Formats: sequence, structure tokens, C-alpha cells
Amino acid sequence: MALIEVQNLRKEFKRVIPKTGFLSGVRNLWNSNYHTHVAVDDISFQVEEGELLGYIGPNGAGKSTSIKMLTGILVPTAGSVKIAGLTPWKNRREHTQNIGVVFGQKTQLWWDIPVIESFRVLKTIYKIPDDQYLRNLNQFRDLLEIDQFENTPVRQLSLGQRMRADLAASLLHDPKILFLDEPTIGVDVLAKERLRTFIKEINRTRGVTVLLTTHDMQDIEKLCNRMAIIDDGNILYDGSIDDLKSKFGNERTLVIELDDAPYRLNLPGTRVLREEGPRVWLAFNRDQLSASDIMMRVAEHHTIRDLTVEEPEIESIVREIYEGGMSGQKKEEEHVPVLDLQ
Ligand SMILES: Nc1ncnc2c1ncn2[C@@H]1O[C@H](COP(=O)(O)OP(=O)(O)OP(=O)(O)O)[C@@H](O)[C@H]1O
Repeated sequence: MALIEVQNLRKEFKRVIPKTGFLSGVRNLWNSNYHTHVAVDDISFQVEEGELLGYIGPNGAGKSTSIKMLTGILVPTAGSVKIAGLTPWKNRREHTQNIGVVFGQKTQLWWDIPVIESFRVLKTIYKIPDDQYLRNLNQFRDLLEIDQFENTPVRQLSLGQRMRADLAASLLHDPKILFLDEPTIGVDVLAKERLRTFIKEINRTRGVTVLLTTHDMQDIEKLCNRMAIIDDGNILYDGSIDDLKSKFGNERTLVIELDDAPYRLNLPGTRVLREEGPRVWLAFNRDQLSASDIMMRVAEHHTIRDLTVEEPEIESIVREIYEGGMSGQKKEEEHVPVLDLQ
């Protein structure tokens, strides 16, 4: 049995349709006109122990609502969730012992007390034995260097420091599963790298299963081997990043440096993305053309000094899926128009 089993999960929110006009403020107090908003429509997936799953989607797709149901904060309208055999919103106490949660936008720590005091409060709440607490604290001092700021109140920490403290706090009780909702949001490049290294390390060494939501595709590329793309409350894609690239990322870019300016470089099946002096970036569909075909055609008119083939960026594949859904047909028509050879 998988560690996380989600089946036909659905969440509807009732929203009041506001009354307008005379005394609307008062009349809205007794307003019983609702419309139903479907935040999560019908989601099913499974996560095996030790997996690191990226859960991504555009704003409003339903990611946070899903995470809130998986952590037991929200009760779904329909569907089922079993995590380590428990139903999160029914077995909240036992479930809380199994999970750690970090919301990048909101700290779980107490704002006005030093970080280490927050940790002590958590030690009491989770009934963490002394030896386990000290072992974990020392490891986090080592890996996250929290000793540099553990006596500082949370409100005085930088965002990167706060995220390190939140991550450490979420793991003090040795949870099996870690839910990370945008853990790198707003932090600088170096701090992001440090957080990613830590997440990878605890997944590798402790076998912690991680479900990560993020808008940063670098997080996904560097951390996850599997990703689920969600939009409008439904899963559009669930699979490996390599599969996503090979199924949907059939566009490659050939960067050619010529001896002269790329005059008359107008080849069927390619699209000029950029020109910079003697360099030109040509997009092509690798199912229809090969880099060597293009090279030969270019060599008929120019002397080639250098060339490289760039793989598709996961960022651009995901952007295309957000914009055009999963239809490969649409993407090909839009992105690789056939040009006439001059
Ligand atoms: N408590 C609520 N009441 C009414 N509608 C809600 C509530 N919470 C979320 N929604 C709506 O449900 C939809 C999904 O929201 P959700 O926060 O899950 O999206 P998200 O994928 O996490 O977006 P983002 O990337 O912007 O955080 C949105 O349209 C949102 O407005």
C-alpha cells in the first residue's frame, strides 16, 4: 500500500453573492445567496514512501486546498485520503505526529520568542524524548546553521533564516512525511540552494517522503523525480520529469555561430528565436528535423564556427501546458511554423 493514497478528492467552497444597492452592507449580513466554487474537482494520486513529489500548477489551481486536505486542516466535500493508513481530518492527532508542514508564506513559529524557545514548545507539544530532540537539534545546527540565530526572535530573522528555522521545526518530531508549500519563495539564490540541499539530504538519509508545491521550476528540476501538474482542480500530468520532457518538450534550440552575420538563414521547419552578431538561435521540432540536417543546410551558405544544441527548459514546457493544456497538436502548430527556403 502506498504511503499517501488520494482518491477522487473534491473541495467546494460556498461563496456569498453580494447584494448591491441601498443598505447592501446590512442586507449582506442575512444574505443566503451562494454560489459554489470548485477549488479541487477530482484528484487522485499515490505517493510511495521515500518519494519526492513536485505538486505544481498556476495560481488558483487548487494546490494549497489539496495540501490543506492532506494535512487535515480542511475536510473535503468528497473523496478519500489515506496517509500511513489514517484519514487526516478524522485522525488529526495521530496524523500530526506523522507529518511536518512548512508554509513558505506563513511561519509556524511563535513570532516574538527566540527560535530555540519555539523548538522547546514543540518538544513539549509533540512529546519528543530528550535524546531525539538533541540529536535532531544538533543535526539541524550542522546542516542549517541555525545556531547562528537560534537565540533571535523569529520576527527579527531574514526570510532565508526563517525558512531554515521553519524547516528544522517541522522535522524535530521525526515525521514520515513533509509537506512543503512554497519553501523557497522570496529567498535569494544562495539561500534557495542551501534549502534544496537540506531537503534532498533529509529525503535521502532519513527517507522522509516530501510533497512540494512551488512556482520555481528549479526547485522541481533539482529536487523531484516526479511531478504532478494541477490546473482547475484536476491533475493534467503525473509522471517523471524525463517523460514530460520527452513527451512534450520536442522543441530543441540549435545555437550556431557563423563566420559572418546569419544572412538568408531561413530554413523550413525552423524558427529564428534570437540573433546576436554572428550567432543565431534556431528552434526546431526534433521529431521532424535533426540538428545535422539543419547544420548541412546552413553550411551551404555559411561557414560554421561553433554550434550547440540546447535541451528544452522544463519552465517553458510547463508554461506551454498552463497556456494550452496537454494537446501536443496545438503546441506544434503554434511553435514551429514552416518557413519557405529563400
Ligand atoms: N476558503 C476559501 N473560500 C473560497 N474560495 C477559496 C478558499 N480557499 C481557496 N479558494 C479558491 O479556491 C481556488 C484554489 O485556491 P488554492 O489556494 O488552492 O490555489 P493554489 O493552487 O494554491 O494557488 P496559488 O499558487 O496562488 O497559491 C481559488 O480560486 C481560490 O480563490
